[in-house]
Amino acid sequence: MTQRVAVLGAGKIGEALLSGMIRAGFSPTDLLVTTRRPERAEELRARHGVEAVSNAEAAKTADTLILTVKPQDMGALLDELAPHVPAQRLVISGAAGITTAFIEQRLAEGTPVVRVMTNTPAVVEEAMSVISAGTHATEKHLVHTEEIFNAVGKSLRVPESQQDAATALSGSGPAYFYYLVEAMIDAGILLGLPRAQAHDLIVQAATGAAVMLRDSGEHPVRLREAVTSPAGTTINAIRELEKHGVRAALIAALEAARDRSRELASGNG
Ligand SMILES: NC(=O)C1=CN([C@@H]2O[C@H](COP(=O)(O)OP(=O)(O)OC[C@H]3O[C@@H](n4cnc5c(N)ncnc54)[C@H](O)[C@@H]3O)[C@@H](O)[C@H]2O)C=CC1
Ligand SMILES: O=C(O)[C@@H]1CCC=N1
Repeated sequence: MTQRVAVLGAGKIGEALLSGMIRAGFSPTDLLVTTRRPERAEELRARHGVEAVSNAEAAKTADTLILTVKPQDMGALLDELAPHVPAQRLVISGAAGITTAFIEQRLAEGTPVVRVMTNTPAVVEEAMSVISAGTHATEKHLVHTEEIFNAVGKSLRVPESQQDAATALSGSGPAYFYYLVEAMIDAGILLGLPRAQAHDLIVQAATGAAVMLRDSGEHPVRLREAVTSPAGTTINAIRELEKHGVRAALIAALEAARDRSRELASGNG
C-alpha cells in the first residue's frame, strides 16, 4: 500500500529530508508539503515535483505527518492541525526541544508520535537522525520513521530522555565543525596563505580526518597520537589548545546547547 508522507513547514530541514527521500526512491507523487509562503510552495514544486497543500489538507490525506517547523511555531501548528488529524496518523516531529508529550497533549488521544533530531548533512545523505517513540508509537511506527530518515543518512534510537543531549551533539554538531574550520582558515590567513588555499587545505584535512574517524575503527585519541610527533609541530599546537581551555569550552558549549533544547520544550522560545 502506498504511504503518503507530508512535510509540514518545509524549510531547510524539511526540504533536505524531502530531496533525500526522492533520491532514495520515494515517488514525488506520494509526498506533500506545506509552507507559509506561496512562493516557497512554488519553489518546492519546481525543484522536487511535489504537491503543496494546506496544513489541514495534509493532515486529512497523508498517512504520516512530519512537522519541521521551528519549536516556537509548533504550538500554533498543532492547534491548526488538531481538528483535522484522524486517529492513528503517525506524527513525526523534527523540532528541537519539543517533547512527544507536548504534541500528544494537543492531538487526539492515542495519536502515535515519534520525535526525531536530524541534522543538515541530510542534504548529502550523511545525516545523523536520533529517534524516540512517544507513548503510543509502536515498533511499526519506529520502523517507518527509520525508513524515512535512513534515506538521508544514519539513524539511532534513543530514550527520549537523551534527546536534548543528542540535539547538542549531532543536531547542532555540524555548526561546531564549520566554526572550527572557519577559525582555522583565519589562522591560515595569519600565516600568510591566500584565503582560497587556506580553505582547501583545511577542508581536505577535515574531510580526511572525518573519513578516518568513521572508517578506521581507531579511537580519536589514537588517531591524534599518530599525528603528534615527539618534539614536532602538532604538540606545540595541542599545548596552545589546552592552554586556552578548548576542551573545557567544548564541554561547556554542548552543555549550553543541551540546556537550550530543554528550554525549548515549552514551545514558547
Ligand atoms: N537547521 C538545522 O540544522 C536543524 C533544525 N532542526 C529543527 O528543524 C526545524 C526546522 O528548522 P529549519 O529547517 O532550520 O527552519 P526553517 O525556518 O528553514 O523551516 C521552518 C519552516 O516552517 C515554515 N512554517 C512555520 N510555521 C508554519 C505553518 N504553520 N505552516 C506551514 N509552514 C510553516 C516556515 O515558513 C519555514 O519555512 C526546527 O524545529 C529545528 O529545531 C533539527 C535539526 C537540525
Ligand atoms: O539551532 C537549532 O536550534 C537547531 C536544532 C539543532 C540544530 N539546529
